[in-house]
Amino acid sequence: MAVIEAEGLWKIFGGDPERARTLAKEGMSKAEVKEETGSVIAVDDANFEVQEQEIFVVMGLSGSGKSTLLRCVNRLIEPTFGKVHVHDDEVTAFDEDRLRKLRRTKMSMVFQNFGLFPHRTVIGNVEYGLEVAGMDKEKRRGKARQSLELVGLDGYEDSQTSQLSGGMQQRVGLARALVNDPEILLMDEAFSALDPLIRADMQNELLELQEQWDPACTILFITHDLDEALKMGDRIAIMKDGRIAQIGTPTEILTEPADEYVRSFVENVDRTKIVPARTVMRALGDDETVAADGPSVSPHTPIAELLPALVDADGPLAVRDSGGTLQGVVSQDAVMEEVVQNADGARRRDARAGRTDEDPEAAVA
Ligand SMILES: Nc1ncnc2c1ncn2[C@@H]1O[C@H](COP(=O)(O)OP(=O)(O)OP(=O)(O)O)[C@@H](O)[C@H]1O
Repeated sequence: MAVIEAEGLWKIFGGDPERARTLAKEGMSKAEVKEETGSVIAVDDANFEVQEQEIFVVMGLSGSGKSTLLRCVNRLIEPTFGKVHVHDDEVTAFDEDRLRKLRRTKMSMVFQNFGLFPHRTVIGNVEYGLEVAGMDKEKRRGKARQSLELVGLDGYEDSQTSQLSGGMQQRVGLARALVNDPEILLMDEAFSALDPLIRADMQNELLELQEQWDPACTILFITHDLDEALKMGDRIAIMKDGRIAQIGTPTEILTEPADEYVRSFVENVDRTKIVPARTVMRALGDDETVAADGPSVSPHTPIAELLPALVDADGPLAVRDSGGTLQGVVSQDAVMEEVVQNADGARRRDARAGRTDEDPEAAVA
């Protein structure tokens, strides 16, 4: 069942929204509509569903409408047209009270620039929402400590947030978002400001957290970075000029781009470095076994990194989550198929660019 559903969602800033929508529906571009009406179409008829416990990524270039779309879901920005449902509730019909309750209890948000109070300690930041909601001190401190532990910040309760590194500040932001056990996490470029190594750590930790949470959060994750989208997303929506160009799994986006725009985005991706083990994983067969102490990989390990482990594993390779539970196995065949498909893709790209293996000119060029 869908946790979030957006139906015919539009956000049009300024000018004459009714007319802007009509013109956009008639096929006018965003720039032409702005010229004609003075309206900026930030979100253009978005329709999507986010399933329970899914990480749904919205990816697009700067200005494509990602942040506006995310903020229309919790109505930090008021949609101009359309509906948002969370389960059976129509959020777009909520009054202020219900909206506040939704944001406090069900839906948390993590921002790119952390949004922390500099004069509060780490724990003071994390417990803030609970304090405002009137929870007594002992209880909220307990919950804040648990949340800090979850993001690996136990021991930092009394530090000043301004003294922490960017990565640690973002952990505080995440702990604050998780403190009230939200069902839904909205993450707006949450890792984009971090150094690449810290960023990769945070991505891995979020994926692990998502595995271990019980019940896991449903996550709407915004990024402008394709690699991050492919790594994090169960499904990805690609946005261009306010419109969703395609929604699909990472594999679908890579192998069946819906149009030239998506194709141009994914063209140069080395999919073996991005597509994770879980996409080629299968269930263990009735007549197969894997040793409990044998080699194993995480469901998030990119396919290219499976090859050495597969050589060691004398048969199918175990895929275990961070708690050690067997999720499935990958076999050499499945991995080789991916590698071959990737090589085929590269060959097609080269052919389009006028280079082929058979072309002697190209060989010496
Ligand atoms: N308050 C506003 N008034 C007018 N136009 C706006 C406003 N907020 C956003 N826009 C416009 O709406 C479009 C979408 O902006 P949005 O910030 O959602 O894009 P984005 O994909 O999140 O980009 P970025 O990653 O740069 O934030 C852009 O054309 C932007 O200029």
